[in-house]
Amino acid sequence: APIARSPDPTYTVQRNQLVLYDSANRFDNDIVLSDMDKKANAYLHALREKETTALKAQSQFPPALHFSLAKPVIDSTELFKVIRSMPKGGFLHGHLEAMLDIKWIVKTAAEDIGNCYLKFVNRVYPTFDERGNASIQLPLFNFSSTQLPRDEWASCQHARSSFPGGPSAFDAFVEHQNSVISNEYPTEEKAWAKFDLVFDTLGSLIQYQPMFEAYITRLLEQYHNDGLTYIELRSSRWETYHLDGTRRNFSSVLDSVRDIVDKFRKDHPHFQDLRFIYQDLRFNPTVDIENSLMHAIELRKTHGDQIIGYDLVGHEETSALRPLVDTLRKAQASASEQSTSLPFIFHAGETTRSGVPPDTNLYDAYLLNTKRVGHAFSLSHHPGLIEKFINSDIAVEVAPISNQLLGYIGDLRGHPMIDLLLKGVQVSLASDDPGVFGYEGVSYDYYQVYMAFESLDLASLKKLASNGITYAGMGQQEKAEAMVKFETLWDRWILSLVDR
Ligand SMILES: O=c1[nH]cnc2c1ncn2[C@@H]1O[C@H](CO)[C@@H](O)[C@H]1O
Repeated sequence: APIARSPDPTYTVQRNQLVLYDSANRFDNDIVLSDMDKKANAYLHALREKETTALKAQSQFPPALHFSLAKPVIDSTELFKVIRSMPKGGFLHGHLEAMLDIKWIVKTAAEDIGNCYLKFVNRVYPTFDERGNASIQLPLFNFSSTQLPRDEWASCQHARSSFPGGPSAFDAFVEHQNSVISNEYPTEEKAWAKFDLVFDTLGSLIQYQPMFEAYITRLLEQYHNDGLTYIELRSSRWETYHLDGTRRNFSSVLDSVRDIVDKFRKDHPHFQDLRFIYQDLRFNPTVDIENSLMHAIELRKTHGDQIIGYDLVGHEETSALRPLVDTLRKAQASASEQSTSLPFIFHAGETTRSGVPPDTNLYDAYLLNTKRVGHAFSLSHHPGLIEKFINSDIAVEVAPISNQLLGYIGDLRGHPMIDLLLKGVQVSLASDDPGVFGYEGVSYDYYQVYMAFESLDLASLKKLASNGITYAGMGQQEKAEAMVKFETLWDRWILSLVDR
C-alpha cells in the first residue's frame, strides 16, 4: 500500500513567505477591507468567476476582444452593472472634446440648440496599407442666426430628416465618421491617421457657447452617474462664440464653467470639482508653445483653482520632449518669478516601442518634475524609472481601452499596467477619449481591468478609485474633503451590495 504523505510543513512555510515577499510592494497593500467589504469582495469575486467561465465558453471573454465587440457583451453582464454603480473617486485623464456620445451632441445641436448648419469636407488620410490613402467625408458644424450660403451649408435639421433612415441614422453616421470605434484601424498608424481628423468636427460643435454649456452640463451629469466625484480634463486654449458675433476668451469660458459647476454642486453635494490641464499640441512650432506656456501662467494667476497644470499632447511619434526642455524650464522659472507655479502633467511613453523618443520621453517627463504621467505605456521597460516613480510618488494615468483602440495592445490581459501595479506604481484609471471610442465615463475601463487581472480584488478597485483623489490637482484640504465624501459613498455602495 502507498505510504500516505503529509504535506511538508517547511515547504508550506517557505511558500507562504515567498508569496508575502513577492507582494510586499503591491500598490493596494494599504487598503484595509472591513468585514462588510470582505463580504462584498467575496460576492464580486464569485460573480467574476461565474461570468468569466460562461463568457470564455462562448469565446466572448471581453478583455480578449476588440472593444467594438466587447462592449455589447459587457453591457449584458451583471458584473458591469455592479461596477457602474461603484464610486470611482477622481477621473484624471480625458480630452475636453471627446468625452461625450457624438450622437447626443449632434441631436442636441440640431433639436435643442438650433441655428445649426453643417457641411461635409473631404479629408484624405494615409492608411499605411496596400490601399494607400483613404478619404472620408467629415462634417463641420457652424451656428448662425441667419441662413448660411445654401450651396455650402445645410441646416442640421434638414440634413438629419432627409438622411436615409432618418435622424438617428444620421447621428450614427456622423459618429462613424468621427470615431475609431470599428476595427478598421487595427494599427497605431492607421488609428492615429483617423483619430487626428475627428477633433476638428468635435471642436466645431462645442465652440458655440450654448453648445459648450450644454456639453459641460451633460458631462457633469454623465460622469457623476458613472460614479465620479472629481474630474480633470485636458483642454487647449478654448474660445467660444455667440450668435451676435461676440467671442469669449479662455478666461471667460472658464468663468462659465465655474458657474455651471457651482450650480451642479448645489444638487450634488458629493461632487467636488471639474478642473483643467492646459494642453498644447506637442508638434506645434516652439514659438506657439512658448505662447501657450505664457498664457497658461497668466491663467494660473487668475484661475489657479481651475487650471491646475500644463501638458503637451498628440501622437508621440511626431515630436519629443527633449528639444523643448529649455523652453519648458524657462516657463516654470518665469512662473515662480511671477509668484505662481506651472505644474507639468505630461503625456509620455504612449508607445510599444523601446529606446525611441516616445519611450525616452519618460526620462524628460521625470526630470521636468512631472506630477503624474499620462499613459506611460512603455514604463514597464524601465526598472530604474519605475523605482523613481515609486519613490517620488508619481502616479500613472492608464486608459486601457484607449490603448487598445489606438493600436498599442490587442488582448488586454497583456497590458503592462499589471506589472506596474504589482511592483508598487500607483495608477489612476481613465478613458482618454471615450466619445471617440463609442462610450462615456470610465466604467468599461474598470470592468476590463478587473476581468483581465484576477490578482486584483475589491481592495485594488478601491485603491484605483481613490488614487483619482490622492493624485488630483487639489490642495491638501480639498483632497481630505473629497476623500471623506468618497469613503461615505463607498460604504453606502458596499451596503447595497451586501444587502442583495
Ligand atoms: O491618447 C492620447 N495621447 C496623446 N494625445 C491625445 C490622446 N488623446 C487625445 N489626444 C489629443 O488631444 C487633442 C484633443 O484635445 C487632440 O489633438 C488629440 O490628438
